[in-house]
Amino acid sequence: MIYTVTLNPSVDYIIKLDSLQIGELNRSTDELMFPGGKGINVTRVLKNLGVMSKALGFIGGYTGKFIEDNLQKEDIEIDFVRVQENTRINIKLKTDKETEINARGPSISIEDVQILKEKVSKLTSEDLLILAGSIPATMPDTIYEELVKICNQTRTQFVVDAEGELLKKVLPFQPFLIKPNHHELGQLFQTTISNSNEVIFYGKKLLEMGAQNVIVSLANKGAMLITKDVSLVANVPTGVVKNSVGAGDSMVAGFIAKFIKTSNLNESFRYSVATGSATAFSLGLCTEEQVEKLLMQVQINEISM
Ligand SMILES: Nc1ncnc2c1ncn2[C@@H]1O[C@H](COP(=O)(O)OP(=O)(O)OP(=O)(O)O)[C@@H](O)[C@H]1O
Ligand SMILES: O=P(O)(O)OC[C@@]1(O)O[C@H](CO)[C@@H](O)[C@@H]1O
Repeated sequence: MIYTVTLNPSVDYIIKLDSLQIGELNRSTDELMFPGGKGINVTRVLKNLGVMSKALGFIGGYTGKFIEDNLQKEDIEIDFVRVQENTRINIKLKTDKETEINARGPSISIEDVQILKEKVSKLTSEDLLILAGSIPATMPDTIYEELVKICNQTRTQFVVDAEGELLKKVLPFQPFLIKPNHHELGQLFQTTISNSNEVIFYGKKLLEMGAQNVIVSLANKGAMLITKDVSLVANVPTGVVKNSVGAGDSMVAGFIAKFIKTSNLNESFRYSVATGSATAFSLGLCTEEQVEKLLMQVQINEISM
């Protein structure tokens, strides 16, 4: 079974505006609300691609209820730990640009963390755990490390999509896949990534640090996959971007959905890019049909170095 962990889920409140005047009263032209948080997005896209997963993490209050209700309506299995405070609301402003305000998230008690750890400790080598997103501000940045230590003990493979120290700390435990975007990759090494040679150079450093496979997403410039055997680059299909929130999470879901069926890294990477772009070209998250339509446009090339 695939499990996703979202330690800091969100209600994503998408607000469309003709323009944003800072310091003025702005009136929206449209609003939408989605259950969000990176792990939850991965679960929802997996479901759209015909792969069941169970969503774990912390949720609370009426915002948490909104997420639970929506996931249940989509027939998604959930096993969240209920916390006292409300799940956060993240604001996504759509003008000619995308501006995001992500909230800090609720307080999580030591008891809540313990309950989650017990759930994770029941996984086995037959399972895959996907840890994705930020953690609530009150949590220690060792939490992912603590969870993947449990995975190592139970021989559960895991995937991590997180930033900075959260990501760095899990590398010695050999994640099957990590997916930084190029900004996050640069931040990890206090540098700015400006070309594919640099992506490969720093991607290989992440392999040396313990990752088994590294996808670096490059937004409208595509993505790269770096493994110990090969470095691949993918273009993006053409289309109109409607909402790129969740595009990175969709890549993770697309990769895993294909890999569990084929064990083929190349094909899984191609599918991953098509899935990311299909979400970028949708208002919410993509459907399988949208992914299949874009797949032919994604070309994979090997880079020899
Ligand atoms: N403008 C775009 N045109 C086509 N595809 C896009 C565009 N932006 C994103 N994508 C697709 O989505 C993938 C992930 O994008 P990006 O690098 O922005 O990830 P991210 O920063 O993790 O995203 P997010 O945090 O918003 O989920 C890209 O590799 C690409 O496949
Ligand atoms: O604050 P985090 O956890 O880094 O990111 C949270 C978030 O921006 O990521 C998802 C898109 O990837 C959204 O659903 C959600 O609002």
